[in-house]
Amino acid sequence: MVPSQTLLCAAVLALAVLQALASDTFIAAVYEHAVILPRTAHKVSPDDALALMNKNMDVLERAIKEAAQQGAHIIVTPEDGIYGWVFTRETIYPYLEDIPDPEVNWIPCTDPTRFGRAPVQERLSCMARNNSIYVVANIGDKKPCNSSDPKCPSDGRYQYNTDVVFDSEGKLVARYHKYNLFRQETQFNYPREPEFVTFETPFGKFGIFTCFDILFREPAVVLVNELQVDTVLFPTAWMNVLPFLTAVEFHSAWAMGMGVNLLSANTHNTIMSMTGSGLFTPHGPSTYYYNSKTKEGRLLVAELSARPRLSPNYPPAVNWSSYATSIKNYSGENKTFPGAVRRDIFTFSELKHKAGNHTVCQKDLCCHLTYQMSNKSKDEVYVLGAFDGLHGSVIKYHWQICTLLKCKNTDLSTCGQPVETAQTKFDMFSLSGTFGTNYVFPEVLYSGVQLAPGEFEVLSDGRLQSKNGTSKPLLTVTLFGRCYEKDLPHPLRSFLYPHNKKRKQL
Ligand SMILES: CC(C)(CO)[C@@H](O)C(=O)NCCC(=O)NCCS
Repeated sequence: MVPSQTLLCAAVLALAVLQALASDTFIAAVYEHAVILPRTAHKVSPDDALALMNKNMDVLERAIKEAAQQGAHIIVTPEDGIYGWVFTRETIYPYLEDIPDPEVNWIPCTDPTRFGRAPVQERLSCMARNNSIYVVANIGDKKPCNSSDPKCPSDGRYQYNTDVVFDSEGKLVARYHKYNLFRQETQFNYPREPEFVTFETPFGKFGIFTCFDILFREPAVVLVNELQVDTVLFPTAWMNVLPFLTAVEFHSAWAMGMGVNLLSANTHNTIMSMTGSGLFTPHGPSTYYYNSKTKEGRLLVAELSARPRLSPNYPPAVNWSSYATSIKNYSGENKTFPGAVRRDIFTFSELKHKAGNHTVCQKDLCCHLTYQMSNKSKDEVYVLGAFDGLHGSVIKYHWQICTLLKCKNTDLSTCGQPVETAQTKFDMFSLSGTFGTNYVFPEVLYSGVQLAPGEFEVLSDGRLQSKNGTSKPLLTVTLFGRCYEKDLPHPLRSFLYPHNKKRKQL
């Protein structure tokens, strides 16, 4: 090589190195795992339990190696991804390990017996260490207790649904006990207090929570607003529910509404309607996966900003009710009618024309819509809907929702039922509402349960609007608001731990 060429090479290299340092990004991976379930509902031996967990970890190991080869710094695997979810307290026991507090500074891979038998933690730690990648997994923690603790369960132990994080040297750096258990998780105990688990890395500050946690204030909102994490790690076993709570739809909206990255790894089980994972950013999905047809898992890898909160003008200070409270209600020759979205009774108004302005109200919430359809088909009916009230049968939590959605068929009584396909594209939509909360999650879902990256925006006055029309037919456009301070106390939790009633207002 002649000297000038050498110089040029050096300059190009130096530039590349500088760029890598300055760009402040990292490579993240999530693996949607089709978990291999136990073959029996009976209690098995610890060896049989480990054999099943090893089968699942064989699959996870291939994904971890592949992610590391693609340069990933961190990989998230799903909730219940190592043993499934069909258990009682008794039958899950052989799958559990005592997981120590990370402050003990433990690398299970190099010191596997320091805290007793821990083959799962050892293997996860080695996968992280051998591939130089952070590994996030969900396993079960057991903590023995006795009658000196009046809350100790009669079988002498607490059992927790637990996320663990091993750093790229295999050290246990985070342990999180799921706070908002879902209905059938009777194999696990509620932790007494919510845990706010974070850790620092060269590529940002991380927080972690699990599945159903995402719908509540503690710990999810506290991690973002008070502890200021950049990226949330989110193992989940999410059962898709249209029109508002399909995994990729709600999880991408939460990342946008909260202004953080969300690394969401869902379990893949089409019989249970579990599919939909993604790398979600404040600006929309970087990459995502939804497939209700195959039985296969899927690895997703993408480069993300390490400090998304600091990127130019983001998160924008959105006042979610500013526009909606500044205008008059669009005049009402439009009839409204009640309709059920599962058990919630919405107020709907049909969009009878190809274009127009509509307002519907329920209690304190008025929703305004301006829209133009590309074509008005006789076979499809769209409505604007409003809901302001408590949702849920056991746990009651407050929703405020403005939604434009497609009805299942032309019979208005089907509005709010799940629909997966549509034919109508929109040239424009603009949706806003008089929300009484700052926690509003903007959702846009297209035909085939597809997201709309880059095709819509939220203005600082709270309008959710299309940029250049929709590239695919529309299922729903929704502003999903949560009024955490109006949630009722958790019935089970305040029964088990009565002091929690008092600490509701944090
Ligand atoms: C979407 C939602 C909330 C509607 O009620 C519900 O379908 C859902 O997936 N909830 C979270 C599930 C969960 O925590 N799974 C772990 C144990 S199986």
